[in-house]
Order: sequence, then structure tokens, then C-alpha cells
Amino acid sequence: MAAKMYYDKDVALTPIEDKLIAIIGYGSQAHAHAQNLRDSGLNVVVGLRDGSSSKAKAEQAGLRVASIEDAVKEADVVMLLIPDENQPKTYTESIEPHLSAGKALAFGHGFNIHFGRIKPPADVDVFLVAPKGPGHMLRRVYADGAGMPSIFAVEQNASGNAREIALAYARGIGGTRAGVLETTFKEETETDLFGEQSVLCGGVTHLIQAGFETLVEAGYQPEIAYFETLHEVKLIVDLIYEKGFEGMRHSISNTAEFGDYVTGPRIITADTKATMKDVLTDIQSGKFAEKFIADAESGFPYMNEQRGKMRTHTLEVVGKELRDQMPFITKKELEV
Ligand SMILES: NC(=O)C1=CN([C@@H]2O[C@H](COP(=O)(O)OP(=O)(O)OC[C@H]3O[C@@H](n4cnc5c(N)ncnc54)[C@H](OP(=O)(O)O)[C@@H]3O)[C@@H](O)[C@H]2O)C=CC1
Ligand SMILES: CC[C@](O)(C(C)=O)C(=O)O
Ligand SMILES: [Mg+2]
Ligand SMILES: [Mg+2]
Repeated sequence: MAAKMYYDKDVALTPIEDKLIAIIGYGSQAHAHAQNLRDSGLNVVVGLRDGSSSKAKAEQAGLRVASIEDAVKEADVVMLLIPDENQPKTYTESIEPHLSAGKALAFGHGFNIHFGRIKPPADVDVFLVAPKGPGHMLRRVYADGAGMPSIFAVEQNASGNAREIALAYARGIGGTRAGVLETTFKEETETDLFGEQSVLCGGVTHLIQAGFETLVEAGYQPEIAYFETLHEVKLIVDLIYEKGFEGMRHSISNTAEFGDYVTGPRIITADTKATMKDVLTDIQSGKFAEKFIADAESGFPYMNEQRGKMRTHTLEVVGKELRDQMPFITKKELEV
């Protein structure tokens, strides 16, 4: 059975029109939620920690800023949009004490509820609205008059109105312009972690890197390798995004299409798919979450080592030089 999709025509803003929404944080997701909701005519306050470097940026964007504690006290809906690893401490210290009955606690990702790291009181609504894309793009597409597909889930419905509030919120950030569907915290958390690790981030970057290194190690110019294995990815993916596989294959040569069918399965093999299944198992069992939180609690030694290695990789060094000569690529600065 096809999922029920919600679009602008199906969803009213009314359930949150008279409410105050506190957006906690002003990073990738938070700045986009705050600005999109405000531009949809809703009442927003941004809650930031003491001494936050984001205060000036949020105020410059015309948003009201308060401490996290004051924002939670004032608000009806509290959307927690700081990094997953930092959420439990901030929740316990600055949110929970002020989360009185009848308020709603919301998330952009189900990680901390699903893995039991935040346990809200029973008398508040708990929901998530997860846009399927990066926060900077959430703002960009909204400002361009478009929207980003989003999914929502209700974990606690203390008010009896949590679904309507979540859907109205999804409309406020522009989700219903593109399509919104209902999920659970479990499904959102597990599919999101799987997608970003196996395909969107881990899969794509490591595929590009392996292709780039293969060409450079064989003696080809790094600049050509960069254009071939990285720059052109966007152009091919744009066609897939707009027209699906068939539409993309219509645009490429028969030579490329033939190579796609013959060589694709040599690169992404049955073993790759078996590994994807193992990755999914580690996500479902909580093994990945434990590993992530352990690294975070030690100050991210593993993650910082990986960041350092890539910063000096020829792919990144050559890529920056080439992108600097293409102002049409870099003209869209990230606002936060
Ligand atoms: N990035 C994305 O596009 C997506 C993210 N999500 C989810 O959205 C949530 C937010 O992620 P993301 O936008 O990447 O987060 P960011 O890393 O961009 O968040 C940065 C913001 O969090 C604040 N912050 C960081 N640590 C603390 C802390 N200990 N106490 C108070 N404030 C803190 C920062 O404050 P300051 O300004 O003071 O430095 C800053 O405003 C996560 O649940 C994530 O999984 C979901 C979909 C996509
Ligand atoms: C793909 C990564 C993501 O899940 C996202 C932008 O949707 C994230 O956690 O940032
Ligand atoms: Mg994610
Ligand atoms: Mg995601």
C-alpha cells in the first residue's frame, strides 16, 4: 500500500499559529527551521547557550534570541536542534526543569529518544520532524519557493493534538511543499543512519575517493581525476534527482550507459550489499550508536583523526584550487 503523503493542501498551520516555537541551537538545521518557520508567519524564539557565537547571526537574521532556559519556559513547542551527542546533557540541565505539562518537545532526528538517552515526562507531547536533507539546503530551497521532503513521527501524544502540531510544523518549514509522510522514531532513526553511512555520505565519499586515487596512482593528472570522479558526480546526480535513472541514462552516451551496466555490478557487488546488511544490523542493535557516543565522550579522537587525514589529501587540496576558479560554485556562502 502506498504511503499517505501530505502536501500543503492537506495541512493547516492553525495548530501552531498561536504557539511560540523555541528552536534550540542555531546550526545547520536550526537556522533553517527558525528562518523558515518565521517566514511562514509563525512565532519563533531561538534558545542559545551563554556566550554563543551564533547569537549575532540569529539576531542579524531578524530572530529573537533568549537563553535556552528562558526560551523553554516561554515556548509551547521546543525543537532541540543541537548535535545528537550533546543533547542529553543540555536536555537534563536546561530543558527538562522547564518543560511543564502541555508543552511539546520536538526533534529533527530520533536518535536520543530511540536509543533511550532522553526520557521526557509523560505529560508532554514528543514528536519529530526530519527534513530529508542538509539544513543549509532546507533554507535554500525554502527561500527559492520550493520545499524539502520531510518525515514526522509522534512518540507521545499527551495533548491529543501532537500529530496535528507535528504536521503543521512540517508545513512551517516548507516540508509539505514537497511531500511529508508519517513514520516512527525507530524507522526514522534507523533509515537515516543507514542512508547517511551507506549511500549519501559514507558510500558516496568513499566511492569518489577510491575512483580518484585509482586514477592518480595510475599516473593520470589529479585535476582530470577530480573533474571525472567528483565534480561530474553532481551533474550526473542532478539528472537522476530530476528524471530518475532512465532520464540520466538518456543524457549520457551509449558507451557510458553500456559501461554502467557492465561495470557497476563489478564495483557494487553482492559482497557490498551483504556489508550493507551488516551495517544495518549494527544500527538496529545500537552497536553503531554506542561506538559514536564513546568517541564523542572521549573528545572524538577517531573522528578528528579522519578529519585531519582528509584535509591534506590531494583530492581536497586540488579540489579547493579548482573550485576557487569557479566562482559560480562557491558564490552561495553557507550562512551559519
Ligand atoms: N545537519 C543536518 O542537516 C541534519 C541534522 N539533523 C539533526 O538535527 C540535529 C542538529 O544537527 P545539526 O544541525 O547538524 O547540528 P549543528 O552541529 O549544526 O549544531 C550547532 C548548534 O548547536 C549548538 N550547540 C552545540 N553544542 C551545544 C551544547 N552543548 N549546548 C548548547 N548548544 C550547543 C551550537 O551552539 P553555538 O551556536 O553556541 O556554538 C550551534 O548553534 C541533530 O539531531 C541532527 O541529527 C537532521 C537532519 C539533517
Ligand atoms: C545525510 C546526513 C543527514 O542525515 C542529513 C543531512 O539528512 C545528517 O544527519 O546530517
Ligand atoms: Mg542524519
Ligand atoms: Mg538525514
